[in-house]
Amino acid sequence: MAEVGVKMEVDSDGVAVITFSNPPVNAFVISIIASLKEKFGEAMSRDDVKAIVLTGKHGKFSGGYDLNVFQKVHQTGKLSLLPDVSMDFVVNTIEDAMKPIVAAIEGLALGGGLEVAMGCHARIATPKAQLRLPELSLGIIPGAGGTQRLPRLLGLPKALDMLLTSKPILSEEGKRLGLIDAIVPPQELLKASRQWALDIANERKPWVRSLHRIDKIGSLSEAHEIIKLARQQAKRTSPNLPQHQACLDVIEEGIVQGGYPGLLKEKKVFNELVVSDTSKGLLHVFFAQRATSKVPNVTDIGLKPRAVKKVAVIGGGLMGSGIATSLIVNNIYVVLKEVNSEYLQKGIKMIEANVRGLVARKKLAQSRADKALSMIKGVLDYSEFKDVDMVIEVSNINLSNNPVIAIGRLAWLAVIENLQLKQKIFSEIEKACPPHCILATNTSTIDLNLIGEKLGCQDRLVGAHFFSPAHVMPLLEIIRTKKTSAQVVLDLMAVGKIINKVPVVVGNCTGFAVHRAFFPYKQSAHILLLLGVDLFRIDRLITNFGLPMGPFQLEDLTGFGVAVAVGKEFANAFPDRAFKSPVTDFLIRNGRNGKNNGKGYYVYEKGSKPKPDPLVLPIIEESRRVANLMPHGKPISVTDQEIVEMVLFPVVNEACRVLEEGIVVRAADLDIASILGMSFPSQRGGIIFWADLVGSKHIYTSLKKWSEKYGNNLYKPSRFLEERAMNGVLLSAPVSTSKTTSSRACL
Ligand SMILES: C[C@H](O)CC(=O)SCCNC(=O)CCNC(=O)[C@H](O)C(C)(C)COP(=O)(O)OP(=O)(O)OC[C@H]1O[C@@H](n2cnc3c(N)ncnc32)[C@H](O)[C@@H]1OP(=O)(O)O
Repeated sequence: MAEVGVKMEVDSDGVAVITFSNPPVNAFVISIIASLKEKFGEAMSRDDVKAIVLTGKHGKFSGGYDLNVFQKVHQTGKLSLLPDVSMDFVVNTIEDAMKPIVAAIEGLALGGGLEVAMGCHARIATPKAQLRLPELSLGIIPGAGGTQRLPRLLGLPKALDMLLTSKPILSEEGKRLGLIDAIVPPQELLKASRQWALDIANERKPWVRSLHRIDKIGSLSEAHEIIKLARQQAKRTSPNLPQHQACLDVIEEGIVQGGYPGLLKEKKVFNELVVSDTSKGLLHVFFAQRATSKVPNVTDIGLKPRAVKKVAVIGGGLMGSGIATSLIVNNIYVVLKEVNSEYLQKGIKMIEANVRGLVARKKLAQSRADKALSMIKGVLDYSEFKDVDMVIEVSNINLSNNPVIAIGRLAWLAVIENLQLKQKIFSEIEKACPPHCILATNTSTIDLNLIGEKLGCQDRLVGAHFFSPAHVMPLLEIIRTKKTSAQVVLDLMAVGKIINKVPVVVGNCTGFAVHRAFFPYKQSAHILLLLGVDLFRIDRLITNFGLPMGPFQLEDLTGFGVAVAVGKEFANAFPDRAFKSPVTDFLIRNGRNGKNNGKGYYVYEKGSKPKPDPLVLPIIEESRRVANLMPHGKPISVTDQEIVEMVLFPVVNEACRVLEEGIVVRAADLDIASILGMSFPSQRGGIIFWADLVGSKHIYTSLKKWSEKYGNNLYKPSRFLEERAMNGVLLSAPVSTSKTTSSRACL
């Protein structure tokens, strides 16, 4: 068979096996569906065919609709590019066929793939085949009958769980629940499926049309109650995602009115959601995340990643222990080095606690936890470094006694790092480690070129910027200097993937990609506050926008001491535009340090949610008097939308500089880094994708207006933004290399 296409083979037993192929995942496109219909038509009309088996090639059933076509729909708005599968194919051609059809599922059946299989009269699968309806994670709902058939096959509670969480189940669970009829080894799949199809034809097995089933739905009142509870939960867990409530509406329609009306409503809602901004954002994230693993001159020059089996981590504080945890739970031996046995014991204890936490949250089996803990060795000198493949230096805490602050999912590691100390450590480890060893630093601020100044082998030096807590947060910024070798970058990317991180390769500058782009986030919120806007309103609006918390609650979580230290770093690196707010100093002077001491902008009491603290308001008033930003001493009047824009457009502006300076390989990398590092809402597609949806012209004119009105350089549009806005070019369009510059901060 041609790589892409459909073939049919009829054997003497009277079974036609129809196989479709569209690598890499046998995705459905118009031409495949048309060929499938043609083959089904032929099978129905042939007297020698009694039954049919439908299967996919290359060890996979199907990954669903072709997502590249969705992208074209987003670009053109043309829904006609998508195949019409639901009624015409799944109902008319398959489910209502005059001969039985059995789906033979190997490997995976996802989205439209599983929906087509559910239209068949039985499903036989190989062990551990992945079954999933991931549509909601793409901002849409299933569009080929999944909202109707899954509840009829599994019952409402499990079907809702699968649909609303987009989580897969394996064929074993599918068999237990009734989605799969039998599980057989791959080599027996076709034989068993043929036999099953013949058995249906000969009435030895039931001929089941899923859409007609009602036995698992329960009474109408029970169904209403289950859907009502699911609605409430979805409101809590996915407040900004329209597809969840829409999916429940469609399921309810099918239960109240019947399967066919349910399918009609499903199609209507699917067509509406496919062109929504949420779907555009989430689909962009799907492709952008995969694109991060393609780095020009690293992944396309024929290099192979070398095995990294043993890693030394220098520093067992919060960050070092998190990194060590990530490595050992993924089968990489770790040597943890500390300066004395007290710190070492603390580090090991933290690792044990991390591992226990993973077990408690069911992220790790107990047996794997025991194995992981046997893969760590604590040391006080470099003697064990002689055979390590990589060193990760995380020496901020215990060696230099500087603070490291973890702020949960929105991580900002702020340390006043010690350059001389790091230079000394790297000189020592260069001698102690084998010549192939990768020398990585987890610095969050110091220029890598300075750290490596005294190294003989600067090509082996690389930044491995984890986000705290490192065993939980998915982003790994890999920082390369002009001297870092492609092999070292590739090796670290491979390690990142092994430990379940998303590695994003970036250039060397203060804050690297994520913290650099987001440094104006807090500062612009402070300007608004000093202009007279209520801080709790700002936080509420940013949360409504989709970030897990607003800038002031984030500052509470980071701690004010850290906020001051970070502010200084950026003020030094970008003195032309960094804004120094007096608010944090005033708060510190008033005995407030954020969540650390229970008193920030909010009050923190054990067991209850943070509450806005009215006692902070006089301190804010005092800061406003000192800053004197309010025009004529009166608070400005701004709309909700303008508040969100005044906080986020300066971030877009800085992100433009990150793009212009070539700190990221492509704009989409910054989108992924913003989502995974700063929890920018994924449904908005990341900072640059969102900015392009908003429009660079609007962002540029708004920033220009504010910079003139309020005289603040943080709002002054960057040259890159201005050029793109003036020329109508998307911010995400590639940067021509000739234009890439190096700023003072980036080397
Ligand atoms: C009407 C219907 O309800 C609508 C639908 O069917 S919507 C589509 C639903 N299907 C999906 O969402 C499946 C999405 N895909 C996945 O989850 C994963 O890619 C997978 C589990 C299939 C494979 O994962 P993994 O082995 O880690 O490989 P991964 O890198 O993700 O994918 C391999 C390649 O297949 C491509 N691919 C995966 N699914 C695809 C799809 N549905 N369409 C087009 N390409 C797809 C990826 O883009 C990637 O391409 P690349 O090598 O050029 O980057």
